[in-house]
Amino acid sequence: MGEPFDLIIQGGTVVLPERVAKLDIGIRHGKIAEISESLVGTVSEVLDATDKLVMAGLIDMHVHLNEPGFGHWEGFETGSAALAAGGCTFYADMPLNGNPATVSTDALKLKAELASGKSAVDYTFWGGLVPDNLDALKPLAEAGVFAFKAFMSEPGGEGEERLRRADDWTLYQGMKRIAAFGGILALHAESDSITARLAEAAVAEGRMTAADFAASRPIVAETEAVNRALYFARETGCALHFVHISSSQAVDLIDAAKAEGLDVTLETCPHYLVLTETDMGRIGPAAKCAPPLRSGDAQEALWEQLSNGRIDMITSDHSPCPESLKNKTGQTFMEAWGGISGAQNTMELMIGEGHVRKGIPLTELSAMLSSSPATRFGFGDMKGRIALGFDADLVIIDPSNRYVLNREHLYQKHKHNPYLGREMLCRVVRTISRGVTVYSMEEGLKHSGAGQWAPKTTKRRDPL
Ligand SMILES: NC(=O)NC(NC(N)=O)C(=O)[O-]
Ligand SMILES: [Zn+2]
Ligand SMILES: [Zn+2]
Repeated sequence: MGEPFDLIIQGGTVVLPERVAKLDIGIRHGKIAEISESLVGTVSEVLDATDKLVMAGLIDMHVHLNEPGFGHWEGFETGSAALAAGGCTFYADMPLNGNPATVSTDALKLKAELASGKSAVDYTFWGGLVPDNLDALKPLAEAGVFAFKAFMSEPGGEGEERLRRADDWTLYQGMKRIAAFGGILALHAESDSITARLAEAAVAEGRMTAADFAASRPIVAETEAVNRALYFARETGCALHFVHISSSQAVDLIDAAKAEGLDVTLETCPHYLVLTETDMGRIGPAAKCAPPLRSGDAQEALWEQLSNGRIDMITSDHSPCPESLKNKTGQTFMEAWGGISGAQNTMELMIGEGHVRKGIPLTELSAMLSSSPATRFGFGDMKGRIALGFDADLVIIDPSNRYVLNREHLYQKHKHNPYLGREMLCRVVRTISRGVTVYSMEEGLKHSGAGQWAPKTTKRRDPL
């Protein structure tokens, strides 16, 4: 008889990287110790997962938890609680909208101190590329930032030390520097020139509705910015990652660049796949984000790209704010804060709409939700898949539990969200972080604060 297990998850439908099968998973010291059709052995706890899906926990590489400075918008404790309740076991915090933004090692240190002991699950930090911090990039990478992010359009936000837009010079020089130490630069790719001029004209003419907002950030603003960034990547050899891609046209450009041999990846978000421009008008500012939600046809084209394997990963882009910034009396759609507070909904939306409704294989969805982001960003030896020796970071989903989302379900600080009132087609019933249950549907959040800043385990050039 071998060493006892701490936990056996029994009889679940387990989503492995290559196949889905009814299996038992044995967990020991926070790691996946055995996977087999029928596990026997001494064990402290057995969890019955019959008729449930057992998947690698969501790896959400795009969330804004806003500390330091804007903890009243969202913080590590509440933000990570929402993530955990949605099946996420590892996340990457963006360099904005905290104040200071994560653009220096001092700011990183401050952020890390604030996160320590507060997060329900493991995490890591993005650094920012801004006009005046070229010399800080390498020190940031050495201090543990796993990759960098720059905005090609105005990020908005408040505070003197908020993140600033990167002009072309900064992008070009930043990519040279980042390429030199083998880093990755992520881009919010929308043309500032196009979006700023269109927004200015709309405001001047009093065109302030959701449809006007969408028209002020057209797909061409995205494709132009993607093209320009790819051009600099060719010149500099810098690896790129495009965040929240909203259009099939942008996916095509990035796909062509991959075929050409550029080291580039992209993500999209559930909101571009399950909500449209029309929903944005119906729901109001809770559904406002940049790039904006698109037409039904554009959305279908994005699903098509996803089915064809052209979407590398899915992220929430949880970009929270107090409700007052969404629905202040007299405030127009155009003036409301842009950002969707979807931290908790990624897994249920993608499994529900992608698998239950559209029949996309669970192995493919799991790659986009977990293994690809882990691999791309250097965590792929430890996280993101159900395999021997990996962290026991797991989510258990009940595919027959449909429910209507309401405010009481949400763990985030401010309970607004474009999915309230929507029927979810499956439900996260348990989230396990390094072998310990951090959330269960019956008991809610447990063991808050045990999440750790996880180090990279591989170099970034691992192929997806
Ligand atoms: N300042 C932000 O948080 N912006 C975010 N907001 C969105 N996507 O609407 C983002 O990621 O660009
Ligand atoms: Zn963005
Ligand atoms: Zn974002």
